Amino acid sequence: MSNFTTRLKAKIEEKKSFVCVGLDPRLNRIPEQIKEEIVAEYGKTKEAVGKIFLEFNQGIIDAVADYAAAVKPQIAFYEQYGHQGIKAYEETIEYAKKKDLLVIGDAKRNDIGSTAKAYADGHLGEVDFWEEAEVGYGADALTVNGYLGSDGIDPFVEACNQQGKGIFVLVRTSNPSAGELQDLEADNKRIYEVMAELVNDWGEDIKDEDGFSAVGAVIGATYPEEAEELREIMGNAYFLVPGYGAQGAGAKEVVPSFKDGGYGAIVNSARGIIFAYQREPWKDRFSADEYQEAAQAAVEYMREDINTALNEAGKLPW
Ligand SMILES: O=C(O)c1cc(=O)[nH]c(=O)n1[C@@H]1O[C@H](COP(=O)(O)O)[C@@H](O)[C@H]1O
Repeated sequence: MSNFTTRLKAKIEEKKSFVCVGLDPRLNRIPEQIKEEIVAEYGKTKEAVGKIFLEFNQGIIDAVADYAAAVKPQIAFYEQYGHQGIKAYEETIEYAKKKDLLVIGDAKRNDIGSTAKAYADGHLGEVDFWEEAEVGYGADALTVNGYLGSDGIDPFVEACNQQGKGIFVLVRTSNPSAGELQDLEADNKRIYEVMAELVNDWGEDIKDEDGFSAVGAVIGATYPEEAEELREIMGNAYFLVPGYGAQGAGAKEVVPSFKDGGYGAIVNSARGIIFAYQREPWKDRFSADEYQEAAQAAVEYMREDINTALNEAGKLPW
């Protein structure tokens, strides 16, 4: 199987899009017409929630597939509903792959090495199945927490190597409190800079033909100055950049995460796209029945917004 970054770049080129759509369903924001039909059949049960999530996600995937390179389901929204939610997570990944999208599983996993291996096998690789091995969730890439150090990361890097997968290590997160720990200094370096250097080390032996490593970094769009500095430190890492849209960042803020020749970053937005029908400026144009059209308008806008900003910065690769 080809490298994850080779596939990601090809997908970005094919769709002319650096957009990743976050599939983070919330029951109280899903259009009533989807819920009513399913509740009529399954009642107000967790089974119904799983089916509602899947149907909503399929609608979103159909609407955005031509305009996005990847989707990123965040597992927290699913696992809170137990196995019925997890089933929806699994089936969402399957459907997105069928629709030719790359899937970044957002689970921010890690643990001691031996346990991390179970996470890596389950999310990216193959799980022990008597004499056989069976593919787990089957995501193309996974978000991981690097806080446990190298032995916790090794199993994920192994999965990248053997299965052509990718990981995105949390380096500079998008949230308001990110700096509480990440800005602390050790040996005259900030913690996020130390993490960036570890990302380089972990990805050293797993690069594609353009030098991009399968070990990428999560860099919040809400911290463009840090992104610029981190782009310098991690010349070979792909950045997963959340924070566009609902968290307040715009296209200008994501530009520093890209390399000069373009590429090197993929930008995520969840609420701004999947719930566009409830948000400015789309909510006056689209009803709840038209949530797919609203998502499509929002993703098309985001794609153009980022491409325009990259073009102005001389970083659009086509
Ligand atoms: O790893 C992530 O994806 C992530 C890291 C980070 O620093 N900030 C961040 O917002 N995320 C995720 O990105 C998504 C952002 O969603 P919206 O704010 O709705 O666009 C959520 O799934 C978050 O869990």
